Amino acid sequence: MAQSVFDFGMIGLGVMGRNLLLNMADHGFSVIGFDKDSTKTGALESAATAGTTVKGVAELATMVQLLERPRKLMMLVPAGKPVDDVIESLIPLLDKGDVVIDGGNSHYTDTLRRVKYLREKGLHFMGIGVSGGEKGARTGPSIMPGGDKEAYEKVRPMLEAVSAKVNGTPCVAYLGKEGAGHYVKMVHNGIEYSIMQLISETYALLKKEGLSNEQLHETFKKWNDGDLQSFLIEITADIFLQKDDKTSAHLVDVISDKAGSKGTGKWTSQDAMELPVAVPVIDTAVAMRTVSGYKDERVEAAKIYSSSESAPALSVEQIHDALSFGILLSYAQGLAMLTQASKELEMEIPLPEVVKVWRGGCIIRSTLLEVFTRAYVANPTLPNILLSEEIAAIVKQVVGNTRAVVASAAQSGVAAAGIMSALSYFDAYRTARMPTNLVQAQRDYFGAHTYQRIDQPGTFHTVWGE
Ligand SMILES: NC(=O)C1=CN([C@@H]2O[C@H](COP(=O)(O)OP(=O)(O)OC[C@H]3O[C@@H](n4cnc5c(N)ncnc54)[C@H](OP(=O)(O)O)[C@@H]3O)[C@@H](O)[C@H]2O)C=CC1
Ligand SMILES: O=C(CO)[C@H](O)[C@H](O)COP(=O)(O)O
Repeated sequence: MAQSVFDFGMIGLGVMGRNLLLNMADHGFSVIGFDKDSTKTGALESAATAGTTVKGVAELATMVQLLERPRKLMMLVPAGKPVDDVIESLIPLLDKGDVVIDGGNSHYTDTLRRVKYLREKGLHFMGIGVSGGEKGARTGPSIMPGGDKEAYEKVRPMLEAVSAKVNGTPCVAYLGKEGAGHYVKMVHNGIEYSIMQLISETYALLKKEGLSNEQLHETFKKWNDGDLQSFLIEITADIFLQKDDKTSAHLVDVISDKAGSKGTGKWTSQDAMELPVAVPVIDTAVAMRTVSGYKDERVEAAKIYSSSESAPALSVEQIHDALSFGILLSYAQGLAMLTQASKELEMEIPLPEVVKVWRGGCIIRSTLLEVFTRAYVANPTLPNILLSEEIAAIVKQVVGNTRAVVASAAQSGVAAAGIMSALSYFDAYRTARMPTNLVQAQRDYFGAHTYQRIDQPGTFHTVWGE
């Protein structure tokens, strides 16, 4: 249907842009999309739900002309140079007061730069994290907006309409200043990497106990009906049943073990080091994807170090508990990072809102988010969710079996670096006096770096060994 003005414009009609735009149309907004690939603009209208107002155009200027003022438009193009290219092509076409949104996985420092650049030109720029993949974008993603509050109010009705809902509450909320939206999305992805790594370790441990793909499906399905209920556990259960249409084998068994990545997990680790804040389970997940790429070396090393170490058998329940523990620690580290970053980078990220927004639509949605929501409602400045009584009660229930799993994995030579890292972090975090007094002594010994004492204030240096 032809119409003179459209409510919202989308640049980039790939997996996310196309689906989010069609979702907007399904909610009664008139939408228009542009992509540099004309086959995608052509396909947009035919993919729309009957009766909705959707238009695809082959020229960016045409799209901009057809938008209601102040214009509201989003780009969902690959992060990096494509975002800058789109911004440069938009600037001469826009008017002061228009709202430009980057909904992709951009690095938050790029977003900070762009906010400043476009503010100088009288344009509102927002970095918004969107999670949920293809299906989530089409039916209800989790949306993490940050930056210009005035601009947020202009697009808020639209974002609330298209987002996932949990008990009627939209999974979108203003999450802080400047680059906060992309920061929260980056940490979301760090947690996503971490949970995926832990699930893959669990898969290795269950396989070692002899579970078939059908039994793995049943196990994850059962877990998803219990306290581990979450999107990633749910899709993992499905994956074990999927057959390969080329060989009729289980598809998971014919997929290469080299895992790819687009960088957001690495950014989380890098930024955590900068702050600094400790997120070792996320670091481990990033490192394990890198190790997965050493295929040829691993094949060689497997020949050199092949062994048949044995360890006591593990029960499915023990492995379940180790996964629960690891997942809790992944959220604990990611949320502690957001808490710290919010202060250090002055982003004013509301943690209670973050966990509410993550309850639905996103890749890391899980029933645990309800528990975290209660923890932050009780104490919005909680530095680490491990200090919440309700969470401590869960941790105490599963840590014993986690120790058994770590011991068995170490004895039998199954790589379970994520679970091991979670346990070591936990043991350090719950240690009132760590052995790092020795590190201080060593630093002072070789570098005169000084140290503090436990019995009196001040800074000290010793001429060691004399
Ligand atoms: N896929 C996912 O599950 C998720 C992705 N994201 C993020 O969303 C963003 C988009 O991802 P996704 O939709 O998967 O990517 P796709 O590659 O599927 O789509 C991107 C689209 O943008 C087009 N494009 C690139 N440059 C321009 C330009 N200058 N002008 C107009 N169109 C352009 C591309 O065209 P062409 O192909 O011709 O280059 C392509 O059609 C990324 O930042 C991604 O990290 C976020 C959450 C989930
Ligand atoms: O943002 C996402 C989900 O939340 C994307 O799917 C993301 O690109 C996945 O990251 P990677 O490709 O590095 O595994």
